Amino acid sequence: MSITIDTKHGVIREEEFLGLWSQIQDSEKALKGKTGAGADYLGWLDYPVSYDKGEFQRIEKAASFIRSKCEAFIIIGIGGSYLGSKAMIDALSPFFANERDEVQPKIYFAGQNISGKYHDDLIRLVKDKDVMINVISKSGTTTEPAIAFRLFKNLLEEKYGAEGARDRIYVTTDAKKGALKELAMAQGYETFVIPDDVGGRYSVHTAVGLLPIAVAGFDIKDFMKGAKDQMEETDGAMDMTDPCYRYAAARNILYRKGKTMEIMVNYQPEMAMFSEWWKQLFGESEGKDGKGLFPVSVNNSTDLHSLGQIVQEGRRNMFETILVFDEVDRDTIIPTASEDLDGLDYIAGSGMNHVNNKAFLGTLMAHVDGNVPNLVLTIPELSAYMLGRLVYFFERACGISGYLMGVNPFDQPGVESYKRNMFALLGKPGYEDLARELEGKK
Ligand SMILES: O=P(O)(O)OC[C@H]1O[C@](O)(CO)[C@@H](O)[C@@H]1O
Repeated sequence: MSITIDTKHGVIREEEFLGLWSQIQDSEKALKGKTGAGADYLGWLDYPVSYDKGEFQRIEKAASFIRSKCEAFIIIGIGGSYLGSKAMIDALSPFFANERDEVQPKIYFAGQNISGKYHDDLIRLVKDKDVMINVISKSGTTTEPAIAFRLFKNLLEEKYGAEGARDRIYVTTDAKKGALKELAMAQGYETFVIPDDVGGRYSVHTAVGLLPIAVAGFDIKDFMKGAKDQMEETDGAMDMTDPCYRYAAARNILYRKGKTMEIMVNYQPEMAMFSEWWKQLFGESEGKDGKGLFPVSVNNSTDLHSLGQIVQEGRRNMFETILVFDEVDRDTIIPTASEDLDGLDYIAGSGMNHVNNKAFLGTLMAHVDGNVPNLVLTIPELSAYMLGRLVYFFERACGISGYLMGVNPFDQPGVESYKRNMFALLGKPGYEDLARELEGKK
């Protein structure tokens, strides 16, 4: 049950992979020995075994309590504090989950944008339901989730009073410091920890991902087991045949040859948010010091009808990484038609998954012919276990790849620039000088 990689359409010679072997080993040494850049943020590396088992049990207990009581569960967070759980829940849930009677509780996300309309609509939708919230923020001060938390805390306090609200608010934040931690301690909210040495985008296996995934009804033990197995597999890797090493190497080889964009491709719509999580992981980790592959994504075959043209014939600065699942849950058979007006009878009786697979193969061959190298990652099945593996696979590959690229894959200093400007424009105390400077630029 391992993830495999096929690089034969990557237009990379085996010597090129072998040429990177010693750099891969150096990167691994730096990760494991904590001697590389950003070494204070390597808590995710052995988290699948070192995690707090007591807290894990508390998460399971809280999740089953929430599942037994709550109708609308609101997950408040942004970036690494929401993308991973949203990605896992979307990937594992049936489509249209919130419209299905058997899905309980309904899951909603808030604070991942600053849209007044979004939040007004969400509050109207859930206000008469039994609501609980999980606010997730490592810093505790990120503007978007902080605004959303105010809104939902007020809603809960109005509905249930301060006492009742207390039992409906779960906080995932730093163990000791931050505004959210202080508030949680003052109010007596149940809290879960984002470890100091785990950055947001590497935190899906911590309480950040675990509580929401468990509330959605998925097996977080399997999810952790997948991560552990992937970690052990990569730990035991001896050469460039290891899929994680090979992926990290391939993207660096292609980058060094002038490919500046990596497109994550899926043919399963439930994986769309997984690509969003992957984009943050690689974008924040590698996009610095004037370097980095720009991570983008397409959801096929949908996007073949919008972006297919530019991938096929646009500027040749991109390569694709395709996620393929060996086993896909359920299928729909294409019916025969009394008159074959649409000319589809030649595939009548086939499953749609069969057509999807041919779309994947046909596209791969067309894009490779169009000089877009393709890497194919095959995942045996779409399950909590395999997603646990896949998340760890990309995290580990990202750490290695960042070191190969010569950047610190564990910081994100560039994200602060927009925040400073926004605060100055909003008139936040302490930003007066910057506000004056920005006035001149308007
Ligand atoms: O969990 P926090 O501290 O609210 O941060 C949310 C996100 O914001 C960032 O810090 C960027 O602003 C991301 O790195 C992080 O995932």
